[in-house]
Amino acid sequence: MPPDTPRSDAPRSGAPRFLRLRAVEQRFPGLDMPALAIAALDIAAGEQVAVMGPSGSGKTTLINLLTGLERVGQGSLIWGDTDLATLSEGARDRWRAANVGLVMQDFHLFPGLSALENVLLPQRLARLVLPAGAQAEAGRLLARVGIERQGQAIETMSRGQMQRVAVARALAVRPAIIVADEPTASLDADSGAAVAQLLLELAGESGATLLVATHDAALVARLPRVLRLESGRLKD
Ligand SMILES: Nc1ncnc2c1ncn2[C@@H]1O[C@H](COP(=O)(O)OP(=O)(O)OP(=O)(O)O)[C@@H](O)[C@H]1O
Repeated sequence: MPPDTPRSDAPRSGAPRFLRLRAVEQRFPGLDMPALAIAALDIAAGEQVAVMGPSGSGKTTLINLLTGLERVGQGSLIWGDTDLATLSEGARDRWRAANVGLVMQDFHLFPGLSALENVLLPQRLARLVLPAGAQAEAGRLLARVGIERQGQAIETMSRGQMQRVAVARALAVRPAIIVADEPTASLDADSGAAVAQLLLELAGESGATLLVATHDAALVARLPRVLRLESGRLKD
């Protein structure tokens, strides 16, 4: 087979199979200690990992580095063959758009748009023309997360429905990495359990690597690996 022939088992989006983080240190002005200091962390493709820790322990800082939202201050953070520490902000944005599905505590949906348009919005912003099949795929994903009225304005939906739309949006580009920051924190117990179930199922079905920062004990109990942060350091 010629070296550049696509293989059926090739990862999607050109794609990270593996996270390798070495000697990462993140400092902020006014803090004596680094907000994050991780000597080594490896995550295999397809792993499902919880990130826990008390307030101020560095969870958001870690997520911001892992998703390229912030530049790595010191050390290396390599997804597949991409070292985020070496990329410009624009290159990190492009890498994130192609590789990461994000689910945030407060949804980050756009009022005035329908559920379907919210799922399609990142792709509309990334390209002038939607890729063929994007609309059908968005509709399929919304049905999969249990959203039937796909033309409904997002601001009229319940919080549980909004988070399910956000999960569908995160999955729409078939990301190799799904990162969720407190995805169940602003939901009631039943909606939270439904969103947790969908995240785990959909990540499992697509083979994506899933990282979830959460205080939700029920969600943590369902994730095979748990990272515990304390004062910016990983505990064994
Ligand atoms: N931009 C910043 N400038 C200065 N200090 C910061 C900045 N961002 C984070 N910090 C500090 O870094 C430490 C880690 O913060 P981080 O937000 O990562 O914690 P966290 O575990 O996500 O907390 P929480 O659960 O409360 O969201 C805290 O001491 C915080 O005050």
